[in-house]
Amino acid sequence: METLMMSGRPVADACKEQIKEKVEAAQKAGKKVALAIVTVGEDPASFVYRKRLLKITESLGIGSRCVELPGIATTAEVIEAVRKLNGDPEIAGILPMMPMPKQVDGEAVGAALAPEKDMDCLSPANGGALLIGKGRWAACTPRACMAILKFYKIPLDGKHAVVLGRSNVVGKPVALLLLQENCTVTVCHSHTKNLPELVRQADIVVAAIGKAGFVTPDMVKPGAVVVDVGINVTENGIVGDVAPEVAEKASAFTPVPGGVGVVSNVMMMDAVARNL
Ligand SMILES: Nc1nc(=O)c2c([nH]1)NC[C@@H]1CN(c3ccc(C(=O)N[C@@H](CCC(=O)O)C(=O)O)cc3)C=[N+]21
Repeated sequence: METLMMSGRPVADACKEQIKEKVEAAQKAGKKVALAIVTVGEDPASFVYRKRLLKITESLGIGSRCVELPGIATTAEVIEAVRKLNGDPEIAGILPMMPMPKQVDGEAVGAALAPEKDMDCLSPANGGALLIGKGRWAACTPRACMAILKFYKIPLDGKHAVVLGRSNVVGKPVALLLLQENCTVTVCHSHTKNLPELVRQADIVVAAIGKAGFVTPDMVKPGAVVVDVGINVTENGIVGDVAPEVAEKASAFTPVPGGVGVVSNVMMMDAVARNL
C-alpha cells in the first residue's frame, strides 16, 4: 500500500493566500490589524513560539505588539495588561503565552480575555461555545489537525478516531472537532487501561501526549491515518509522539517537523484575520 505523507506546507500555503487577501482588503479600508503577544517572565518555549509568530505576521502584513511583563508580575497586573488590549481598537487578537510564572493564575488571565480577541481559545466562553458546536474558533493546533485531514481529503464520517491526550489546548478540543465531523471518538490518557488495544481499533489516530516516539507500529492498525501533534525536543532535534516506523503501517501520516506545527502557526493568523 502506498503511504500518503500529509505535509503541512501546502496546507499552510493555501491558508496563507486567503489570509493575505483579507489583510490587504482591511488595510485598503484603512483598518489597522495587529496581534498582541503577552509574555510574563522568560519562558524559553514561549520565546521560540513568539519568534515564529512574529515572522509570519510580518510576511502577511499583520502588525504585532509584544507586551512583556516581568517574571514577578501579579495576576492583577497581567489582567490589567489584557484589559487594556481588550479595549484597544488596533489589536485584533491577543495571545497570552502559557505557562505563566507560578504566582500568576493563568486561568484567570484567560477568563479576562475579550472572547473575540481570544486567539488561543483560553476563555471559558470560547471553550463552552466549542463544546456546544457554536465556537468562533478552536485553539490553533486542533484546527490545524482538522485542516490537514480536510486538505488531504481523509474521510471522517463514521470513522473511529482515537485521541491520545486530554489537554485543554489539544486533546479535548480536537476530540470535539472530530465529533462534529461525525467521528466516533475515544480519548485516551495516562489512566486509560489497555491503551494499545484501543489505539489498534482506530481508523484515525491523533497523538498529543508529548512523549517522543510513544506510538509504535504494534499499536497501529494497518491502513490507519496518523496525525502526530508532538513537538518533543531531543538530542536528535524535534521528534513527534509517533515512532517513524509507523509510517510504513499507516495509509497516511503527518511528519514532524513539517506537519501539524507549520499549519498551527498559520491558524493563529487565520484567527486574527477573522476579526477583520
Ligand atoms: N497560549 C499559548 N499557546 C501556545 O501554543 C504556546 C504557549 N502559549 N506557550 C509556549 C508554547 C510553545 N509553543 C511552540 C510552538 C511551536 C514551536 C515550534 O518549534 N514550531 C515549529 C514547528 C515544528 C513542526 O514543523 O512541527 C516551527 O514553527 O517551525 C515551538 C513552541 C507554543 N506554545
